[in-house]
Amino acid sequence: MFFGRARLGGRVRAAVWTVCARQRHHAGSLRFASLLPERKRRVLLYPFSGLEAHLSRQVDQGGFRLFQPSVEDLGRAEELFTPSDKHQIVYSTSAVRVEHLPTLTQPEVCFIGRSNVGKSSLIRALFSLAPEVEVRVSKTPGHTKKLNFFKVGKVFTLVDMPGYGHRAPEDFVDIVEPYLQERKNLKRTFLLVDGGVGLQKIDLVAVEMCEEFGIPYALVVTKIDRTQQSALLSLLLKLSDFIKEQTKTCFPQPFLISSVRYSGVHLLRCFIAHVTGNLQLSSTATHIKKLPTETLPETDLKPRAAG
Ligand SMILES: Nc1nc2c(ncn2[C@@H]2O[C@H](COP(=O)(O)OP(=O)(O)OP(=O)(O)O)[C@@H](O)[C@H]2O)c(=O)[nH]1
Ligand SMILES: [Mg+2]
Repeated sequence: MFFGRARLGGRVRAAVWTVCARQRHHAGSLRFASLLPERKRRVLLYPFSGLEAHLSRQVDQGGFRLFQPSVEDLGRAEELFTPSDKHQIVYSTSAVRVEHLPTLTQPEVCFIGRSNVGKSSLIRALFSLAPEVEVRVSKTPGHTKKLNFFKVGKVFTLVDMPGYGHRAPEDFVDIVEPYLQERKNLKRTFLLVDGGVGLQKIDLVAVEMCEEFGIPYALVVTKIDRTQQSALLSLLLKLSDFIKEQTKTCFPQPFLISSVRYSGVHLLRCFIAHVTGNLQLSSTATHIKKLPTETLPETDLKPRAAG
């Protein structure tokens, strides 16, 4: 049916691959977003805006817009996620034991969560502008077995982690706990929660661990393309209350993500660029009130003009 794949000449095949790679590249870019109608674009870039109309006015919505950079800021962050000869985005190394952890000085962020929650898919979506970087994802839980380090030029590193829970690697605790507790250049941990099921008991163990270590972390709700808006809204409200009442070092605003549709991916790129000290925001709505100052990069502390 596919005009006999075996009969495609090498050149034709190469052209097809290039077009496919470009399309993937395109779908996660701001340029692609700019082609969408206004409302769709807004929801893609700022997923909370798709939910806010359903929220009662009595609910304080400020907490969901703490980090709401301008489109220009999103563009500046996108540049960091766009490879060039001088700014290469590459898989760097993997580690299964503490002694294999690479010594890197550039700021780092990592992604933790239950197996199958979508950690690798999220990293792949963040890197959609660098389609040659291979990040493996799978339907089978427990696919990622090592800590995988991806370098973004000389500016920061993203670390994909094995999942906890079902089919977690045996030595998970031996490497993940010391990594989170001792990694000096770790600027933020993203704890992913499946939008369809919300916080599970095992996620609470992970939250407790982050709190005990006093590390700055943020919750990311994944697979929002599969979750009904009403369910998503109620999860968001629950998470917001949970963060307020039960955490100290969690960023107050949960991020909403669909890695297949790229919703929220631009925003997360911008947050990563910001927390790793690579982007001074020109916009106004970023205040990080509740984290203890010692856990924050300097850029988070600078007061910004209201507007
Ligand atoms: N619909 C939808 N599916 C997703 C999304 N993110 C991930 N998935 C699917 O969820 C499954 C697991 O994704 P992975 O990214 O491999 O999950 P992981 O957290 O890295 O899993 P482990 O490496 O096993 O811990 C795959 O089938 C993905 O296609 C999303 O945003 N939307
Ligand atoms: Mg994985």
